[in-house]
Parts: sequence; structure tokens; C-alpha cells
Amino acid sequence: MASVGTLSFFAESAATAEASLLLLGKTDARRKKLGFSAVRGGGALDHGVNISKTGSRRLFAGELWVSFSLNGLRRRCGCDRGRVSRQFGVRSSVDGDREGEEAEEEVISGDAAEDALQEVIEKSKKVLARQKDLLRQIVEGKEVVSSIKRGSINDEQEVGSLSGNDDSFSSLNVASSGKVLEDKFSSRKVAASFAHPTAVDTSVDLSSEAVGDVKSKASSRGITRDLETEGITPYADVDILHSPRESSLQTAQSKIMPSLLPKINESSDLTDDRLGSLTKINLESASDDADPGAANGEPNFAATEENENPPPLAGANVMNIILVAMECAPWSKTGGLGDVAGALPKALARRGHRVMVVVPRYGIYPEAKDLGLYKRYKIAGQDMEVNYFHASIDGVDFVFMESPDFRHRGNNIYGGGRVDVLKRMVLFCKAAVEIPWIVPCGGVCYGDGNLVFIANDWHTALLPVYLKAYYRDNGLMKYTRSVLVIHNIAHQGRGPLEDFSIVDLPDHYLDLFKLYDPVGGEHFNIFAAGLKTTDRVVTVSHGYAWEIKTSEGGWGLHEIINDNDWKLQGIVNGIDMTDWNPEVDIHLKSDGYTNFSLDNFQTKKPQCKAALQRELGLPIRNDVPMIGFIGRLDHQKGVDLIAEAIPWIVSQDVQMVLLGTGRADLEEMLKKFDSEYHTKVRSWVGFSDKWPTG
Ligand SMILES: Nc1ncnc2c1ncn2[C@@H]1O[C@H](COP(=O)(O)OP(=O)(O)O[C@H]2O[C@H](CO)[C@@H](O)[C@H](O)[C@H]2O)[C@@H](O)[C@H]1O
Repeated sequence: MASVGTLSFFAESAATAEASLLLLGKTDARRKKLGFSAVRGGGALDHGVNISKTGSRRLFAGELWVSFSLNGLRRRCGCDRGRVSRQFGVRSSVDGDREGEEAEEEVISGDAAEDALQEVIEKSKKVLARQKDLLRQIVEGKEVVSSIKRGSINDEQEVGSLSGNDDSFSSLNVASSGKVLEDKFSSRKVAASFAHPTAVDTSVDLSSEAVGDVKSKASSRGITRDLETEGITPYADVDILHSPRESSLQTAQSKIMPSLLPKINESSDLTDDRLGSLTKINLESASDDADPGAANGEPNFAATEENENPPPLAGANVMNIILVAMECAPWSKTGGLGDVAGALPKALARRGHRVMVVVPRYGIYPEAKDLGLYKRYKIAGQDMEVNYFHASIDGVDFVFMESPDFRHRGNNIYGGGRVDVLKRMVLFCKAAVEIPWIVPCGGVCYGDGNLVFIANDWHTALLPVYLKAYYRDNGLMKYTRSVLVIHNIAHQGRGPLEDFSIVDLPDHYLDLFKLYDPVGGEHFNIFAAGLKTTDRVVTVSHGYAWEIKTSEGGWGLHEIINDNDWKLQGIVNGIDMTDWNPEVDIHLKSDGYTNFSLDNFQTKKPQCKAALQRELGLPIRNDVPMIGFIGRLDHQKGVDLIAEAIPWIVSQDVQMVLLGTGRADLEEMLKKFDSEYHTKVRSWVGFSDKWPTG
């Protein structure tokens, strides 16, 4: 009998009991001969033969079936005459930490492999059906709750004329109070409600006349907010979504599905048109809630708003969303990107999307469990291994990518030589684009149905490029889409053209990266390639969307951005209303500080000001203006303007408090302000969400 390879695997210990192992010889006689017994449960390693402990044994065709479950996902494989694949590992913690050891467990062959595959497919179908059903129930439940919250439906007549069906999702959304209706119109959420035929009864006429009818109803109700001046064109979204192909498809679907049933099948994959609308609806509404006044300069009191008007649900537009970023608060943060990566996914999940965040694992995060999955990538000729940790928090799957290169970086995330940094980003993006296939969250991989990646800044701008080069150019992941978010365009991943050899792409991709500008000459630019390749570009405000198109604000990329203006959109950033809400802020609970809200800020906020003055040793006075600065110390942030103005500032009756890290010269400058103007100025070089109470 010919040897077919080595089977090696490790099972989790009884303590964690996550993986169970079932070893079955094909016949009893064979099992006995091999010394295997069927074993189940976390104690698998106490049974069977040493193969499980040593992790390795020579196998012969027809000898053995192995079936195990890893985090709830059952796998089964035989070894008649198959090949060895190294996809999934099951790691043992029995013999201590075996980090780095890898399982080569799948020896699959002919009929056996087909059976195994069939079994997995059947099970996946069942899981998917269950998931669909659950999502439907969630959507229905949430709608019922929000309709109760909003009070009785008092506009049924209007709704009747809009939807012709009071049971539909749209009727629940629209048939609320006038205030809600106004919100829908004014914040583009109306597009979400009307956007999808499964969200609106199929009898609804979404032609421009009908839309006009909706518009005129809005104005006849005294809704005079000028959408155009806010740059809002809600009705355009409706048209975009209703390409003839989709309309007929969805009409057919609505006949066989309840109107609220989210679509999770191949026909609901993202088209470019839908993506355009979805980025508007989902990303924008996520952040609009948190910054409703951004467009007209009103103050941000989103907490109250959000409680009154729960965010619109994704409904039939439910998607699988994978946000990929180099930092994510609270685990890692050097600036605003970390905040957004920590908060936006939760807002999207609240709307009903399935959301994953992929971020490097820079330290030990107790809440994240080792999935025991290992994968190797070749980066610039060097084997690099990654391993995945997972935590499910507030409905979001946080997947932490472990690699020796990410370990113990603390907040020095972008530190190191240019090539080293580039290699880390290449590894991260190459691995991240495969995650929907290899990392099961809650037992099921995301797959590519209805999938959109959200990449952030230059560090992950390679992801859209890999998605295209490795998959879409080869007819794979055809409907998966990517959105690239520009938080800060000044950092671009620039280098000499030779860096192209590190990114591991076909030669003809080089042109995407080539950029000439007077500062860098002809160079290699990762952001440039990402911007050209991605399906949509989003940036952090309407103002910044304008700014990056100018030669002053585009940092050499303005021409590319102008060329791609059709896919660019500014969306005002939101804020995590739990972390950054003075009403509940945990840092305002002691040392004289106090939580405050809209109702009592006139008395309580001065109390906080006094506590801060006391803590910093500044004169305790309510009548003195106190100026604060927190930010990265970079010229881009205008710190040099403070330097210019400080002699005048301190000549006034003011106090000033500064906190930041960044360029060494600017850090020195901050310290100098403190010592030179100590009667009025306090500054601290460091990074802290809590300072000065920390
Ligand atoms: N030393 C320190 N200690 C504590 N907190 C600190 C800190 N330094 C910075 N922060 C905090 O980090 C966040 C943003 O930092 P920056 O203002 O430096 O913007 P950044 O350029 O990273 O943001 C980019 O991304 C964000 C998010 O998209 C955009 O809003 C922004 O316009 C864009 O420049 C703020 O919450 C700030 O208070």
C-alpha cells in the first residue's frame, strides 16, 4: 500500500473543549490495527493513539477516516489516495504552547472527498437557511419594536398611496410620525427605505413620477429643507438601484419571499450600481446618525436622536461587510482611523449587516480566542505565517491577525524601515482578502455572497488590488466589491519603483502604482493603485472630499482623485456614542469630575472645568476661556499655527491645555510651551484617552 502522506493534527485540550476529534478506521479491524478508537469531546487526546499527541503519523491509503469539529464546523476526511492539504489546523494546548506548529490534516481522495464535500455543502445549506430565518426574525422584530416606539401609525393614507401595502417594510418606515418622515427625507434614509423592491411592495411605482409624488408629499407636509443645497439627491439612489435586470429579478423574488426576507444568495451579489447606493445608504446613514448636524453646522446631539429614531435597518440590502484596518480602538489606536474601525462596524451591525473587522494582533487581547488556523504567505521570498484570533463583540466579528511581524508593536504600528512596513502591509492585505474563505466566525465563513470589503488608508489600499488581480481577473469573487476610505491622504505608501517586486503582482499592474509628482519624481505609490482599483472611494467628510481634489489638499494624488470623481463620496464620520458621551464617560466619575448631559451641562460642565484646572494646577476660574488641543503632532494638523500664535494667545486672559505625540520637533515644542508659559499653559507629550485624569 502506497503512502499517501503524513497526517498531523492537534486537538484543543479538555479545558477549552472547543474542538472534538473523531477518529474512525474504515473498518473495525483496521481501526484496531492502527490502534485508533473513536473518541469524542475535548478529551480527545486522552484516547486514541499517539498520533494525536505527537501530531504526526505516516498514513496509508484506505486506512483511516478523520472527522473533527473546529469551533462548531464539522470536517471529515479520508485518505484513500489523496493529497495533503494544509488548510485547517487543530492545535493542541496539552503539551504547552505549540505556537507555530501547523496541522497538515486533510488527506482527501476520490469518493471519500466527494462525500465529505457533499456533507459540508448540506450542512452549510442548513446553516445558511437557519441564518436567513434568524435575520428575517431579527428584522421583523426590530421593525415591530421601532414602530411601537414611534407611536401609532398615523399617516396610513399617505402610506397607502405610497406603497399600497401597510404590511411592507416601507410602510413601517414611512408611516410614522411626520418627524420621522422628515428625517427620512432629509437624511437620505428615504433611499434606504425605498431602495429595494423587497423593502417596498412590488406594486410600488418607483418611476420618476412616483418619486416626484413622494417629493411633493414631503413638501406639502411643510418639509422645506433644501436637499440640493446639502448635496443630497435621495431620489437618484432609487433610480440607480432599479436597473431593469434587478427589477425583474427582485419582482420575481418578492413573489417567493416574504417582503422582509434578506437576500443571501448568488442573485443578491453586489452589482456596481447597488454598491454605489449601498455605500451611501449604509456607511452614510451609520455616520449621519452620529453627526446629524454636520451638513448645516448644527451641534451634534446624536445620542438623543439615535434613541428616538433607531437607525434604518438594512432590510433586504443586508450585506457581509469586512472592514480591514491597521488599527482598531480600543485595542490599537494612533488616531482617528482606530476610532472609526472600532465604532463604524458596530453601527453597521446594528442595521442588520453581518460585519467583520480584520486588524493585526499587536498584543495579547484576552477577549479574543485563538481559532487555531494557520496560513503561510510568501512575502518577498520569505515565508510568513499568520494565525487568527476571534472575538464577537456587539454583534461584530473582530478577527485579529497574529504574525511575528505584528507582535508587540504597541502603538508603534507604522514604525520600522520602509521595506519592513511595506512587507507588513502586503502580508496583511494578502491574508485579509482570503479571510472570507478561511476564517469561520460563529462556525460559518462569510464567503463571497453579498460581500464588500472596506479598506482604510494606504496601509490596506493593496486589498482592492489583490481582490482584482488574484480573484476578479480570474473570474472569481466576481460580485465582491471594495470601498477604500481615505482618512488621511498625506500618507500614501510611497517608495522607489523597485518596491513593486515586493507586492507580488503581475507585471502589467506596475502602471497602476506609477506616479510622477514634482516632490517624489516617478515613484511607486500604493494609495494611487488602490484608488484606481477600488469600486468606490469614501472620505471622512464632504469638505475633505472637496479638499483632496485640489492640488494643495491632494498631496500629489489629486489628479487621480479627480479622474475617479465618479466613485468618490464624502461621508461625515460618526462617533462612538458610548465611549465619547459625557453622560456616561467613565473618566468623568471621580476626582471632582462629573457626568453631564444636555439637561444639566450648564452647572455640571463648569464642575468638570474646575476639576481639570485643579488637577493641572491652573487657577480655578470659571470665567477664563480654556483652549484644548488633542491630536497627532504633525504640520498637517496646524500645530505650527499654534506655535505662531502662542505669544499672542498667552498675552490674553486664557488657559491652554495640549496633548499629543508625533514629530520629535513638535513634541519638543509642546514641552517648551509648558515651561515657558507655565502660568497659563499645560502640555503633555503622550497618548491617552483619559489624560489628565490618567
Ligand atoms: N496623543 C493623543 N492622545 C489621545 N488621543 C489622541 C491623541 N492624538 C490623537 N488623538 C485622538 O485621535 C483622534 C484623531 O486623531 P487626529 O486628529 O490626529 O486625526 P487623524 O489624522 O488620525 O484622523 C484622520 O482620520 C479621522 C477618522 O477618519 C478623521 O476624522 C480625520 O479627519 C483624519 O485626519 C481624535 O479622537 C484625537 O483626539
